[in-house]
Parts: sequence; C-alpha cells; structure tokens
Amino acid sequence: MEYAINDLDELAIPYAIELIDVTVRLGNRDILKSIHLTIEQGGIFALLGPSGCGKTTLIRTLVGRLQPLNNHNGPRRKISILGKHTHAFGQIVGFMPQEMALHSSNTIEEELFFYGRLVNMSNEKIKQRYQFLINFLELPHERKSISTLSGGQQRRVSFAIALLHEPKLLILDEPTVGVDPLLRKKIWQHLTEITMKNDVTAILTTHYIEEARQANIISFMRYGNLLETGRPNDLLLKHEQQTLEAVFLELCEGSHRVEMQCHTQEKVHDHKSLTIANKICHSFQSVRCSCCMRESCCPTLRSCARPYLGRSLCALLIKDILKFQRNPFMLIIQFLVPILQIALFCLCVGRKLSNIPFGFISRETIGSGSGSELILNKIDRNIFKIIEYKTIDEAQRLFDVGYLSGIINIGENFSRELIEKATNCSFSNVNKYNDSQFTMYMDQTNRQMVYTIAEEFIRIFKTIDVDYHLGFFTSTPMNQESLFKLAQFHNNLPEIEYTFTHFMIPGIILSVIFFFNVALTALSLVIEQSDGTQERIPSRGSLLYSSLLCVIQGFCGMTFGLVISTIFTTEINAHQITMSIFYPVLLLSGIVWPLEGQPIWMRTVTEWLPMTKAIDAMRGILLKGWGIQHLIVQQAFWITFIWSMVFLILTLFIFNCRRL
Ligand SMILES: Nc1ncnc2c1ncn2[C@@H]1O[C@H](COP(=O)(O)OP(=O)(O)OP(=O)(O)O)[C@@H](O)[C@H]1O
Repeated sequence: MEYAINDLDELAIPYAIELIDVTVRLGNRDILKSIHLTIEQGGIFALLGPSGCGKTTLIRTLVGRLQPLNNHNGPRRKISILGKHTHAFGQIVGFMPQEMALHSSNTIEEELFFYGRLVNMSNEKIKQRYQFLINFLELPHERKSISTLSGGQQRRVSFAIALLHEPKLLILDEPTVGVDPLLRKKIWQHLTEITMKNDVTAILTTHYIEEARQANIISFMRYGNLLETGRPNDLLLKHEQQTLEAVFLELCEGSHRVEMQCHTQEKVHDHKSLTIANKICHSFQSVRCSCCMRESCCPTLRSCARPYLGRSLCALLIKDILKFQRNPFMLIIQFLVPILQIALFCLCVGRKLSNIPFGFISRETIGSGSGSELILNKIDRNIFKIIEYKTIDEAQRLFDVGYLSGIINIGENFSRELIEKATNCSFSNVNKYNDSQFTMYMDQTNRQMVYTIAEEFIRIFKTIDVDYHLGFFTSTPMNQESLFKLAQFHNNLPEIEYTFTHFMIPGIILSVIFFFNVALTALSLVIEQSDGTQERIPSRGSLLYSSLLCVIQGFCGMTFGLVISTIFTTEINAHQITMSIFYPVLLLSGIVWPLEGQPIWMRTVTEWLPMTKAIDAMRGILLKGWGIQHLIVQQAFWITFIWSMVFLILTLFIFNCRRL
C-alpha cells in the first residue's frame, strides 16, 4: 500500500514534546538559550538543575505561557506538545504549575470538581478519581477549604488536579517539593506505574537530583542551557560516577571550562559555542513529527477545546454560585450596587433643576397688566421658588449668605420701558435704557444654575412677544426689531466667569479627603497646592476655613472607615464597600450636578449627608469668599462633626457587640 507524504505524517506518532531552537528572553536576559529537546512518548523525563537555571521557564514555555524569541537566522523555531501547538493541548495534558493556582475559597472536593468539569469529565468519574487521589496523596477531608490547608497540602491538591483526568502527558513543576520522603516515594511509584502501563509521559522538574534516578530520561540544565540528556544509568556509566550529583558536578565544571575558553580566546558570543552542551542533546528516537506549527493547519486545535465548552461554562458557573453562596455580601456588591448606582445617576445627574430659591423685588405697583405681574405669572414655579421681598437690601443679604440663588429686581418704570423697547426699533435709543428697570443677580459659581435661569428667562421674554401677537399685552404695534429689543433683556444678566471645573473642584477636594481619610488630609492639601489644583480656583476665602473643613471632613472619613473596619473582616469586602459607596456619595452630594437637579423628596435627605453642606460651604469659601459667619459654613462644620460622632458611637457599639 502506498502512502503519500502527508498520509505518513498523519500516521506518525508525535513526540511528547518537541523544542527546536527555543530561546526565551525575560527582561534583557536570555533565560533559555537555543534549546533543542525532543522527547518521545511514554516514560518519565526529569529536568534537573539548580535554582534559577531556567527549569520553570522551560515548563512555562512548553505550556504556552511564555513566548520564545523568533530567531530568523537559526533553524526554524518549533514548540509542540504531543504534536499540537502549545495552546491547544486542553484535555490531553495535566499541568501542575510551580505556583499554587488554586481557588482558596473552594473546598478540595469543589476544586477537583471544578477542574474535572473544565476537562469534560462526568460527575461520577470525578468522584471516583478524587476518592482515589485523596487517599493516594494523603489529603485531608475533601470538604476542607483550600485556604485552611498547609503549603504542602495545597501543592498536593495542585498535583491531584494534574492527575485527575488521567492525561496522556503530565507536565509537573516540582511535584515533590514540600512532600515527606514516604509520600515522595509513592508519587514516583505512581508515575512509574502510569507511564509504563498507560503509555503516559511525565515531564517534571526537581531539585532532588538523586530521586531523578527513577526517571527514564534526565536532562541537566544550567544557566539556561541543557548540559546533557540521557538515561540515568547511561550517564553514570559514561561519566564513571556513582551518583547523578557527581555527574552534574562534572558537567558543570566542563561547561565552565568551555565558557572560560571562549572568554580567554575572546571569541564572539555565538550560539554554537554557548550551546556546546546542547549538541549532545538527544532525540531519543528519530520518529518524524507529523504536527505542523501553524494553528490554522492543526486539525486537532479546535477539536480539543470545542467539545467541552458547555461543560466548562457549567464549571465556571458552579464555581461562581458557590462563591456567592459563601459570601452573599459579594452578591449585593456585584449586582445590586451597580443597579443602585445607575438609578442614582439617572436621579441625580442631567435632570432639569427645580425649586431654585429666587428673590423677587418689584417697585412697580403690581396690578393687572403690569410688566412685573406678567413676568411673575410666567415664571415656572417648578423651576423657581419665588420669594418676594420689599427691598433689594434684604434680598441681597440672603443672596450673599447663599440662601437665595438669584434675585430679580424690577424698577418702578418697568412696564413703561418694556412697551417703549418693544415699539422703538432704533438702536440709537439703546443707551437710554442702560440703567435697566429689570436687573437680575445670579450665583455664577453654579454653572448649571446659570444655564437654567438664562434659558428660562429667554423663554419668558419670547412668550411676551407671543402674547403681544395674541393681543394680551398691548395694543401698540410691534415689529421684528422690537422682538430683538425684548430679547436684549438677557444682556442684563451678569457675565459668566466661572467654568464647570470651578463648580467641581471643591467637591472633588472634599471627596478625595473624605475617602482617603484623615491620614491623607495634610498630604492631599500639599498635593493640591503643589500640583496647582488650588491655583485654578480664584480663591477668595480664608485658607484657614477651607483647610479646617478639609481636616474635619478627613476626620469624618476616618470614623466612617472605622465603622467599615468593625463590620467587615476581610480586606476585599472593606475595599468593595468603600468603592461601592464612593460613587453614590459623588452623585448624591451635588459634586457633579447641582442638588437642585434632584427630586425634592430626595433632596430633603441628601442635603444632610456628611459631604453635601461641606461641599456647598467649600464652594462658598473658595469662590465667594465666605467666612464662618455664613450659615452654610457653620452648618457644614456642625453636620460633619455630628456625623463623625455618629460614626464613632456606631464603631464602639459594633465593637462591643462583637466582643460579647
Ligand atoms: N518575569 C521575569 N522577568 C525577568 N526574569 C525572570 C522572570 N521570571 C524568571 N526570571 C529569571 O529567570 C531565571 C530562571 O527562572 P526560573 O524560575 O525558570 O528558574 P528555576 O530553575 O525554575 O528555579 P527554581 O528551581 O528556584 O524554581 C531566574 O534567574 C529568574 O530570576
């Protein structure tokens, strides 16, 4: 029967592992230097060498966790496991990494079930295997949590996972570390048995050179080079030594001499001289490898992963369910907090402002048909909470202390002027009206508020024009230019000086300090001073009050931190709750969007949160030059102090309850 070349390739038994000209660089150092190694299937291959020689690097390269250098000048680089690309081995390989790589919250049983499902084992099969492995590896009760196991026990669980699905190839990084001599003997016996009976290949690394006598093939490694590879007895005979340790010593001295020679002859560093020992690296049997390097032409690549995709998803799902069952608090954090945060965002940010407290003074006699009454009737009472005052001084005082967000001051000739402006289209008359009868004061530090007020008054003046056309306002004829004149009322608004950044900065400063607690208070202020954040604020107020407010807010943050630390015992939970609270506080305290944008019922609660008044006060101090005599500043200090006391009492209470 005739075979085409490709058919022969398909039939050939692939090597267990095949490395051709593999160089791995980590940082700026070549950790593996042009490694050539081919191992046939069946038997134990032990990689020996001192700490730091590159054993783990070789293993990690084999399993695809490290990528070798592309060496275009040398022979074609190749890495394969059982004829497959290193990323495609899936079910056929059992891998035990040097690090634990275990889910510490799982029990031994759950961990074995998790990995069993990942490789598509049936529950019965997993049960049967884990009972065997628990006995064989002398593991504690299967319901014991991994986090409570000793380091050695955890390594044995990791070893059990590698053996669980009875793979054709075992890649084990130091499987016998931390294992007592008796169990070590049992492990070697088991490996010998499965490699002989089931044609399994075990590739392992070890520090214990003498235990490697039980391996079929061993390879000595030093400084990223394979010094020599062969059967243990053959190496002993060849080097006429009694122990493998002595062989290794001799090889090391030999390689050292070669390196020294290279050095003294001032030869250029070249791969051939450095990998002189690699030349004696063997291919145990020259069976042709039928696998190909490119993923696209590897027929088994997908078939390894696809059949148990569903089972893998199931394993991941079960793992997460168990995790949530054990820690329901995490469930709240993971699912409810994002929902809450989105809901709060929708409630607090981007909404139209409402209930803005506005002073209204009119020196006109308010009666039917007067301009003042017209304006008053047109003001949207959902947006503005209009409070009428007799004198501008009275309103101005309340405006200055932050009780009012703006004032409308209407002069006694407003109605007459309104009609005159509406009917007189001549630009030359504009100066005549400069001492306007309609004056508006606004809190310019709140940019969103300025927009809302301006927008609302433009709307009001536009509707006055509509009223005229409908005949409600006056019988005097108006033309297009008179409309323009009416719109010019808007020019009476003060020029906007502050940006959105100015609005945000006071809140950001306080939230940073609050959440990073009192220890960072001084530091944050220093940072803000040094990185120029404070320079961006045209600070008008006392640095003493703003600093004091920062300190007391920091103290409040610290007491809040104390409450968290008494409630939660794990770092992760404490961290999660702090993170979960940060965003809602940011939204609810009016840092991003004015409080006037929140529904009124919500505002009555949020204005008493620890940071809300403090942020308002901080804006007042930094942007408007407020002092301690301002009611909001006083409220800010009191509210922060009361919250701090509440948090402290709560901490003591929880602490005492826990001790009982
Ligand atoms: N990510 C990295 N970046 C830079 N160098 C690394 C990195 N990982 C490992 N190395 C270096 O590579 C060398 C080989 O490390 P490797 O872990 O392969 O040694 P090893 O033979 O397995 O040692 P041990 O037996 O102690 O585990 C060491 O000198 C190590 O410092």
